Amino acid sequence: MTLLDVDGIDGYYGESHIIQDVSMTVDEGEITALLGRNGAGKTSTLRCISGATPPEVRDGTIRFDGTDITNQPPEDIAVRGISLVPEERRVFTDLTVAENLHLAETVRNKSNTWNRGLEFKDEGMSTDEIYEFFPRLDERREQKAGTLSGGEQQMLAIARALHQSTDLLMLDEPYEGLAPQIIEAVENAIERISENGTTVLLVEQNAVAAMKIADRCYVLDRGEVVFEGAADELRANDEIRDRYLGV
Ligand SMILES: Nc1ncnc2c1ncn2[C@@H]1O[C@H](COP(=O)(O)OP(=O)(O)OP(=O)(O)O)[C@@H](O)[C@H]1O
Repeated sequence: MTLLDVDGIDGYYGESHIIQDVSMTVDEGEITALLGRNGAGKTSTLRCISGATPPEVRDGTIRFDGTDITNQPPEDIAVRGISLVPEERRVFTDLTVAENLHLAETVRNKSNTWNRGLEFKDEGMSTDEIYEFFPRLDERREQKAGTLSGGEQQMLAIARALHQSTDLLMLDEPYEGLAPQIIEAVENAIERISENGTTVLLVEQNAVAAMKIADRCYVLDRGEVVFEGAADELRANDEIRDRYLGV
C-alpha cells in the first residue's frame, strides 16, 4: 500500500524553481532511498514533504495515508505520523543522553495540547523501549551528547524522532561523516526500525550504503527524478550510477 504519494510537485525558493515536477511513492513497510549528488534537491524534497518552508510547493500534491498534506504547517504534518531527522542531527550537546530523550518526550507531550486540538494518533516509543532498541544509548545514559561518537549521536537523533508516533521516518543523510563500521551500526538500527513496522524514507549521498538496505530507489538530478526502480535494478544500471551518483 502507498503510504506517501508525491505527485508532480514544483518547489520554489523565491523565484528559483528548484524541485521540478517530482513524483515518488513510498510504500508502507518499505525502505525507500532518495539519492543524488550534492545539490540535487534531496533535502528540499524532504522539506516539501515535512511542511518546512522554504521551499514553497506551487504545484502538485503530497498525500500521506490518503490525506492531502501539501503546504500544511509542519506540526500538523508531524502529528499525522511523519518524523524527520534533519541532516544536522540536532542533539543538545551539553545535555546527557537521558536529558535529550526526556526533552524530546516533553516536547511530544506538550505539542499534543499545543496543536490546536490536533493529536498524535498513537504514543511514540517510550524511553524504556528506546533503550531496549538502542543498547548503546542505554550504556551511555549519563554521558553528554557532545562526547558521543558521530554514529551514537545519529542514533540519539533517530531515537528522539521515534519519541513521537511515527509511521514514516525520514532520515536526511544519516551516514554523513561516519566511518564505515559506524555506518554499519546505523544501517542495522534503520533495518530494525523498518522490521518493527516503521516505513523509512532515506535520503543519502552515499548511494552504495543506501542501496544495501533500500527496497526502492529514486535518483534526483537538478531537482528532477532521473531514475526510479528497485534497488537491484539501480545496482545493475551502470549508466545511471556512473552519471548521477558517481559510483
Ligand atoms: N534556502 C535556500 N534558498 C535558495 N536556494 C536553496 C535553499 N536551499 C537550497 N537551495 C538550492 O536548492 C538546490 C537543492 O539543494 P538541496 O539542499 O535540496 O540539495 P541536496 O540534494 O539535499 O544536497 P545536499 O546533499 O548538499 O544537501 C541547490 O541548488 C541549493 O543551492
